[in-house]
Amino acid sequence: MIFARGLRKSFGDVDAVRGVDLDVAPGEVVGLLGPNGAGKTTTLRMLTTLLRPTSGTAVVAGADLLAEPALVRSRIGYVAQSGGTEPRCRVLEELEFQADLYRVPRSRGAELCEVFGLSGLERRTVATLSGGQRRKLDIALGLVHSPALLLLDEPSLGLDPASRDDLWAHLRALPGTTVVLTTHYLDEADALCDRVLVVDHGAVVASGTPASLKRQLRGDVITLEVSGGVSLLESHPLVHSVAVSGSSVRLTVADGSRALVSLLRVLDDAGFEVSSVELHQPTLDDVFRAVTGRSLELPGRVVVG
Ligand SMILES: Nc1ncnc2c1ncn2[C@@H]1O[C@H](COP(=O)(O)OP(=O)(O)OP(=O)(O)O)[C@@H](O)[C@H]1O
Repeated sequence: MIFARGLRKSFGDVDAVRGVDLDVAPGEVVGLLGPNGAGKTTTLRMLTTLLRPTSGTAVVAGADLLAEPALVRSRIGYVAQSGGTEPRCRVLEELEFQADLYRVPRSRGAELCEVFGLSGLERRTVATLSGGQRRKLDIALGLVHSPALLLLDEPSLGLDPASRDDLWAHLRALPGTTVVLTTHYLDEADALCDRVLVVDHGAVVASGTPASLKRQLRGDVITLEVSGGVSLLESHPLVHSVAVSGSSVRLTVADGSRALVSLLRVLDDAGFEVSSVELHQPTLDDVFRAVTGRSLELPGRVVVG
């Protein structure tokens, strides 16, 4: 569905995207995961023809991005971060207007209201919808012409947890739609994506299924609140890496429970006080830390080791 090679985009001296390769198979849900400014939106806007790449090539939904931009646009749906709804318009009117634009039957509007749980809200103006309802309308608008490929920029940005869960359930239920989405939410990538490309500073720094990315880390993660002893932890044979933030120390270790017992003993023997302990399986944030040295959840942490 997407075959992109060496996509680059520079804005003056800002290299927003530095040579991204992307392959997406029909039916896949692929996520571009990265912090603000990583180049996710720019990548998506290039794939939608809204931005011309500085260099690189791509075939999107069977059409050449540079030679056949109109054909690409007719075959994709794009939902921008800010959406594209008119606050004074009514829900069903918006959908029917979009149907007219794409010359599909107006009944598609009511059908999509049903699919996205917007039934009963057809006569409401967009301005009166909740954030979650508006986002579902944004996405329904992107699907009016039944595109082969749906590109979503930060689908659940700013939504409360219940609205996000509801939106995710609707996205997961879309049958057979190929989706490329951007997100800086780890749980969103984990919940929705078959495959994740971790993007940082305009480049893909890791990719794979959420499970395989987490498996690559080998072992477990231990978080300790401790009064000191970081150098002891760094030199411990079962410890792969150590990240320190104030009194909180996060370790990736070979064998969680064995390492934990041994580490607590080492710290105790040296007189350091441990006030809290947490042992867990690696998350996508741990993957992000391992490849970039920073956290997506708590930017600014430093990783040592
Ligand atoms: N039109 C533009 N002119 C100049 N610089 C731009 C422009 N658009 C994006 N950039 C820069 O390119 C880089 C990548 O931005 P982009 O919006 O693609 O990141 P992102 O990963 O989508 O982040 P966010 O989640 O905050 O949107 C940033 O440094 C941004 O400031």
